[in-house]
Amino acid sequence: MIKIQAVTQRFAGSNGPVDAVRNVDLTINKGEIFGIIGRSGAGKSTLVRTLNLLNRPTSGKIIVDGKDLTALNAPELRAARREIGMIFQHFNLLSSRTVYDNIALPLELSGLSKTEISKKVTPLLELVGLTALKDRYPAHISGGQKQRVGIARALANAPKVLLSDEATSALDPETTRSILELLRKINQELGLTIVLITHQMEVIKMICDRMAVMEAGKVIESGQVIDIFRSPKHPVTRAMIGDVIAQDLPAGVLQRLRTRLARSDVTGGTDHLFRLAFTGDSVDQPLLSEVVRKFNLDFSILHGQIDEIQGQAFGSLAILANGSSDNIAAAMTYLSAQGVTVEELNHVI
Ligand SMILES: Nc1ncnc2c1ncn2[C@@H]1O[C@H](COP(=O)(O)OP(=O)(O)OP(=O)(O)O)[C@@H](O)[C@H]1O
Repeated sequence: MIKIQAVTQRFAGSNGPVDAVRNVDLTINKGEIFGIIGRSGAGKSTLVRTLNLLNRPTSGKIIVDGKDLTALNAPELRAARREIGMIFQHFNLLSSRTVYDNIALPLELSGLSKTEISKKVTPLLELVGLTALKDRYPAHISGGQKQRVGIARALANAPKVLLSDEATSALDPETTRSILELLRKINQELGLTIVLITHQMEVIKMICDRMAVMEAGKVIESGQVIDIFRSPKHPVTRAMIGDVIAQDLPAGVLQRLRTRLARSDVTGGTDHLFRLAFTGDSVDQPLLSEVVRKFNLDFSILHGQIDEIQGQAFGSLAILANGSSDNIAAAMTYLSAQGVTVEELNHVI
């Protein structure tokens, strides 16, 4: 559906040229939700804006539905852009227009009559759950409702692709969840391909099928979300997955842990913080009690969850293991051999 081929985006920065995106190759399949994650400044926004040529790449090709956008003339590009909707972190609604009129705007710009516009806007209002609020102005609706307007407006021209630039970053966790559920529903009901960028692993985990991780303008890792969560390869990816756990630990626990780990450095490191990821059969096995007995260890479970990622059971535990270094190492080797992904996490605390 979308092929990003050797795309580089160079900007003229104040201290010389900046390559915000460096030689990126990615393929995004029809009908999937593809997440691009990276820390601030990694180049995510720049890359996603090349997909509709809001940024024209310095070199490389953007192929959407078989058409190379970089080779189109202005009218062809306008037509191609109608197939690509976009939503933004700060919604970008017009404050002087009602909910209805904001959604109608792209259709007015396409020259449709009032009746034709109404035929399209009415079901969109229904789809995003805003029928009752259609005459309100943006100042009188919540952030989540504003994003629903943004989504309906992006869908007005019945695009094939939806680009989402940090669409949930300004929203609280519960509203984020409801917007992500709406995106999943749209993806399934309309068969829309969605490319979303985010700095939150939680967002990727909740709705993406495949993902790419960016750092310093490059894609450093990409693949199925479940595979990357099971065994992240790049240190940046590992740290970002570790961050999800660190952020979920209550502040008091985190503080005590930091003090304790700092002290154990001095006392020879008998405490080790690990992230254990269980998938498939390992989710159902009593592996933890087995290693505690076998290797004479103490485990404190600090955080844990069993989720489903792409329909597969996935368990993740943060544990503090206490015991002799040799026994801890042997226990972790044993767990790895049973299909558990083991990662030491002391560095993210
Ligand atoms: N128009 C521009 N001119 C010059 N430099 C730019 C421009 N746009 C982005 N950059 C630089 O390119 C790099 C990547 O920025 P980008 O906004 O794509 O990152 P990001 O991963 O989306 O980060 P964030 O989540 O903070 O927006 C940064 O160093 C940024 O300063």
